[in-house]
Amino acid sequence: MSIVSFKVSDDNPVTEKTLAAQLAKLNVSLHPAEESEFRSFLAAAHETAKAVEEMDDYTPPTDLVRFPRKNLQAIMAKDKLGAWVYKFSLQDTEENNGPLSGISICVKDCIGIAKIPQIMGTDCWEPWTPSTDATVITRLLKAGGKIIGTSNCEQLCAFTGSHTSCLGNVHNPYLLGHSAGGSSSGSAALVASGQAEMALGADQGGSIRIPAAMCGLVGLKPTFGLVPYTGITSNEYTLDHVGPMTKTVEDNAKMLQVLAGIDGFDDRQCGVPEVLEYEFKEHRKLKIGILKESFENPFLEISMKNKILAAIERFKELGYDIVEVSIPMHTQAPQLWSIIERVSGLHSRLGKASGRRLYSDPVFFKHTHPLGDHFFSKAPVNVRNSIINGLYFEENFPGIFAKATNLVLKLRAEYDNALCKVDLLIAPTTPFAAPVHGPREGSPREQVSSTFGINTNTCPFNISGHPALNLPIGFLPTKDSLCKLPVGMQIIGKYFDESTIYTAAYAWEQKFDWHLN
Ligand SMILES: NC(=O)c1ccccc1
Repeated sequence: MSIVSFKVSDDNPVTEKTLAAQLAKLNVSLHPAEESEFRSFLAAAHETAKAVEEMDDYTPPTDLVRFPRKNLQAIMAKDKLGAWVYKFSLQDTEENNGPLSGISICVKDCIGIAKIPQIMGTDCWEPWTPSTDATVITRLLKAGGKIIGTSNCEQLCAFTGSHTSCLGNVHNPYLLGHSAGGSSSGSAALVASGQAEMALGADQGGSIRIPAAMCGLVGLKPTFGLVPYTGITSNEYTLDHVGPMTKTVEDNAKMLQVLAGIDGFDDRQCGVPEVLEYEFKEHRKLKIGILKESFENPFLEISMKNKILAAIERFKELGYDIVEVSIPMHTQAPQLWSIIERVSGLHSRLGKASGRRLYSDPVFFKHTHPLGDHFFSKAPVNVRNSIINGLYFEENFPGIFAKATNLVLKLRAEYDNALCKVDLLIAPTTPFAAPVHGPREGSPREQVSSTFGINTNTCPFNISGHPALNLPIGFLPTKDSLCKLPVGMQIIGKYFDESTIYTAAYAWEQKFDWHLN
């Protein structure tokens, strides 16, 4: 047994009552004759925990000399889109002619930047301030990028609309009062409105691709693990992805080139190739598969369907082959995603996610847990519902998480098989263009109904892990037809084959100006 020492300090708080309290949680008991020694084991365990708490933490290296925070002025900014959190200017102090030299970048407000308070769209707890930079921040700075601020995001990164941040609604730059898409809502609005040249987003169910689609951006959810999640607040370990949001395909590839690769701190990166080069200008003739089931999605509006099918047709003008590919299991993927997002996501929300070899900040856990009614009463409808569902799944369906995870492996194999026959798959990103913001007041259903069905074609690739990119393809008129809003298509590739996605996206983008479509 792993008792390190039975020596306990004078202030050791473990009593018979402490032991009894642990047993009561499971509604179990010990034989009375065993209690005294179990109490002494628990007292020793307390000393072990205290010893670990007193050790210095081991964190990703954050270079505060080369990228100093001493004189960093971070100012809370309020613009008419509601897209900023803090504005500041952080860049390399050494001469830097890197690939992103001088490029302005905003960062979703769940991505750690040392000394910059992280709000993550929530007032469920006070803002928390990381002491380290996420790996992606260090990489952008080393590449010469100029980080100009953090961008507002949906509360706890958990919504596909853009009306749940405690800082206010994020408006679509093409039409105020309409959603920018979520949860990387501010990142999309800032790039689309020209206030930043590039953005980082994060995506657990569509949160890069959906706002990219609704704001007319190129947004990539990279292959699972390709870009380290180190230093970014996790929603759920196997759904977490971070990636670039840009105006053009070329910029997207440029940014990914800087972000990708193993950092040694994230167990999600197993299998990431050592050499990563994002090619996209070659003129290969590709074979494109229209993912049949994604176009039979009951939420998909007919105008969106026709718009995307017409955009795919245009690949023929590039000499590409187009075929239809059926993957029946695609329709079950959102159900599998829901189990994983709610069961494993619950443990993450409760601060109990464990069993992974990766960095997370104990200061954050101390700051935000345990979750109580002060949290629950302020959390938005979707977050409260997800917690209730997760508890219910776990209690009433033992093994459901294991089964969903097994089926995710099958799902991945089905997409992999299809991607042996075609180079790329194409699906709608969203089923309709940006809706009007939902209300913050009103019944729970009223608050969330504008987003029903939005992520049904994006979340499958969070569980499967395949890279998926939104490419803007044109506009659709709003319901009153007085305005038009951007729409996009989703291009899905083989694991770690972002290059082929970029090749097709770049060829399409260069041949057809989506702004005119
Ligand atoms: N963060 C996400 O991508 C997300 C999307 C939809 C629902 C919940 C989370």
